[in-house]
Amino acid sequence: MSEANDRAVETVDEDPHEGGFRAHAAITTDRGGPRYGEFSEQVRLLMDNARYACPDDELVDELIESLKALNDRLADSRIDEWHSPAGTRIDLPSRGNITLPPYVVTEVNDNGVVAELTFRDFHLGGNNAAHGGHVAVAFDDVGGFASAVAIQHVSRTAYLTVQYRSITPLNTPLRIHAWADRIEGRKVFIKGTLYDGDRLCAEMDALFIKLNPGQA
Ligand SMILES: CCCCCCCCCCCCCC(=O)SCCNC(=O)CCNC(=O)[C@H](O)C(C)(C)COP(=O)(O)OP(=O)(O)OC[C@H]1O[C@@H](n2cnc3c(N)ncnc32)[C@H](O)[C@@H]1OP(=O)(O)O
Repeated sequence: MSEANDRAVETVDEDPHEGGFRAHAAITTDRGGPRYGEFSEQVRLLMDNARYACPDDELVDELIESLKALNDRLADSRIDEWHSPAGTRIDLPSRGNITLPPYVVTEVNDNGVVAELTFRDFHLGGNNAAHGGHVAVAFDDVGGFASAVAIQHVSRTAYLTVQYRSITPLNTPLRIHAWADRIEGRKVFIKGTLYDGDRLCAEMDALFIKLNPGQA
């Protein structure tokens, strides 16, 4: 870790943490500036290319130096999770969070949350198909979103099971849907589906628990 990375542990705390995902964390469309989406896309492209690259020794040396310089520049602008654009930019795919498979929400209503989601090269599991763990990540986030919509509050995943019904392709727009099947007290039972056209790729069955005030 560089000096800049060490400095990044400092946090901004004018917004005291009351537990959970900090329900009042500011969502934004301008943090990181108008080109933040392009920046995220370049990061994803970097991961895509890294996943498939077979660089020779000379190129590896060159890339390490370039990436070190880039990381030093980036680390200088690190901030705490509540104020970083990644995860709060609601105008960008997956709220600007580059660790999630990019998805764009197309419907939010009483039937839950529907989004168009595309697994990228860097989500490769094998033989041009998405890694099952990434499918679960997608369900967890869209499922958490559907839970938030259903109870208008933050919740955490207690369990999440995925039935992998058929291969999930990369670089193909898929339809992901998550909805609250039933709510019992703090328990929000979420179901979900992932389709490639008419073909069912995977199904989710999950339980989210509404967090109590102050609960982490
Ligand atoms: C426009 C912008 C929109 C933004 C949208 C943002 C979306 C973001 C989306 C991000 C999404 C990302 C989301 C993530 O990735 S969240 C990260 C992954 N999840 C975790 O780390 C959670 C870890 N676990 C815990 O913190 C606790 O165990 C929780 C909070 C889950 C419950 O501990 P708590 O002490 O609070 O509750 P309780 O133990 O009294 O249980 C309460 C009830 O629940 C029942 N129970 C509990 N566990 C299980 C189980 N495993 N199976 C079956 N039942 C279970 C239990 O029997 C009881 O039932 P009953 O006796 O009352 O009947």
